Amino acid sequence: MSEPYTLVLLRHGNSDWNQKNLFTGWVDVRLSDQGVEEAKRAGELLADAGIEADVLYTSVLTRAIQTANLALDVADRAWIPVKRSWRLNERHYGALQGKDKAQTLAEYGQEQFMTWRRSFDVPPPPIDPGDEYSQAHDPRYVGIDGPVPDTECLKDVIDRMLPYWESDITVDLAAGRTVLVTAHGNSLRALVKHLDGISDEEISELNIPTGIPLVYKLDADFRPLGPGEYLDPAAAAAGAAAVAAQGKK
Ligand SMILES: O=C(O)[C@@H](CO)OP(=O)(O)O
Repeated sequence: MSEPYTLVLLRHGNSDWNQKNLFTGWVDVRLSDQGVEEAKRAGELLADAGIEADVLYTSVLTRAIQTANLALDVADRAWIPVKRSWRLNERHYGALQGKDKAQTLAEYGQEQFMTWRRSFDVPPPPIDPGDEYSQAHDPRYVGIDGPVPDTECLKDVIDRMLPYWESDITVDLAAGRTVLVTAHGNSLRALVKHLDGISDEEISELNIPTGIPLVYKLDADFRPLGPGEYLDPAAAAAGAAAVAAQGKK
């Protein structure tokens, strides 16, 4: 099959720490009950749209893996090949991992809070390797090609995610496979920034809702033929607004 190629991006469903309003990053939390339902609904949306994923890419974080498994099971595609990479992980949130978003906002103020959350190139302070929420000693990262991050800004995420997009994901697309990428709010913001050519400033305004497939049609150069389309646009708009408002409640 030739182009247009089909790429589906899916942010994991609501997690236990999304529900508790905690900065998560690389901490390996699971889906909440709500997130499980969102993941199943994502599978229904894919099936209803007649989108049949041929290959799955996920991060190495459980909430993305659970989401993909639940969605593909509902869509009767649980059997497709899977490739996982730390390069699709959420942005490492440094010393903010495990911190309450509302408390952080109250303590540091709106400007600093939003700089840490949404600036393009200012990372939060690094996490101490001995911190209970550090990944310095997590066995899943032994042998990765590079140091385990102790913090990341969005620019850092792009720098580690894009080489994988180019070396692996686009190869499956070029072979005519419909690719499902199940990942995270900020790793998907990084990919959408690249696909849509969003500026470093404007990307701060973009939020990705949990659990709603976002479908792109791409040309032979892997450029979008039009805007990405959420399979449930009304729920996507509400979900993105809820992400934007995090910390304010
Ligand atoms: O905590 C996180 O890891 C992310 C995603 O849940 O949060 P934010 O939207 O604040 O970048």
